[in-house]
Amino acid sequence: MQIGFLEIKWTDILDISLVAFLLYYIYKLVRGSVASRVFMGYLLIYLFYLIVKAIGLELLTRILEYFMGVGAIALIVLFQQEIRRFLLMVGKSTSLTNNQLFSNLLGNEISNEEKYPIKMIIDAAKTMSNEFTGGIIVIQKEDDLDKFCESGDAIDAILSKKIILSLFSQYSLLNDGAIIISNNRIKAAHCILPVANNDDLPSNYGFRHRAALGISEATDAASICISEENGKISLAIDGNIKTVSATELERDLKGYFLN
Ligand SMILES: Nc1ncnc2c1ncn2[C@@H]1O[C@H](COP(=O)(O)OP(=O)(O)OP(=O)(O)O)[C@@H](O)[C@H]1O
Repeated sequence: MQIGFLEIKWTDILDISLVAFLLYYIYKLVRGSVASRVFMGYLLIYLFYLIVKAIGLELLTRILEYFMGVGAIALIVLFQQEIRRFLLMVGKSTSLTNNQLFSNLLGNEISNEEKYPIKMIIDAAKTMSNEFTGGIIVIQKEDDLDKFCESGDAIDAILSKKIILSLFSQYSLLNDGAIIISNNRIKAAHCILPVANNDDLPSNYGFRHRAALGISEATDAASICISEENGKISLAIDGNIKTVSATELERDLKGYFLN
């Protein structure tokens, strides 16, 4: 295709579309975090570098080239969580074990409804919310959460609403921290989660909410946070946390685990 003096091949269109797609996903991953400002800063320096290079300021071009070379390594360190989430997202969409056909072939016949007893968890969260009982319920998806289970006390009990409520009751010795649910079992309680250091969170989000967000940033687990202060339920998935009603909680959890 010829537009004026420009000759455009189909590979150019593919190239531009893929870069736009990639930039969109990078934006989605870093949106709202401190990393987004770092990303914008780096992008601006890169644009400045292109201008300086086009004008022909050699010394400044060299300095900026050197700065960006070192900056690229610094970016990998700064963006390690975002890079991890991006790779996870790519891995998730191509994961053979997520495919029903392969799951059956591998003899893994447990259905998602059995693996993720969402209704029971929502019932427990609703009761906790009504009684202003604070807590974090982490639901494991694909990622290994052993490291976080080990920070607490091993339970390994069949999941039930009563056990969740007992663990978070004010008389329980394990009511501090999070419980971790995996494969229809409560794996551990009293667990310490990584705390998110996102600047843009609402002021009423304290450490409990930051811990719920932190685990969703570090892994693909979903975490439900029930506020002791106001009884509100928040849900953190893929590094985003929001306050939800019971209906929204059910819709989002089903969408994330059952579809
Ligand atoms: N890193 C962590 N991992 C797991 N749980 C944590 C962590 N940090 C704090 N918590 C839990 O959060 C509780 C403190 O909650 P805090 O009041 O600071 O948070 P909040 O988000 O304001 O919650 P709430 O709305 O319930 O008051 C602690 O008692 C503990 O149970």
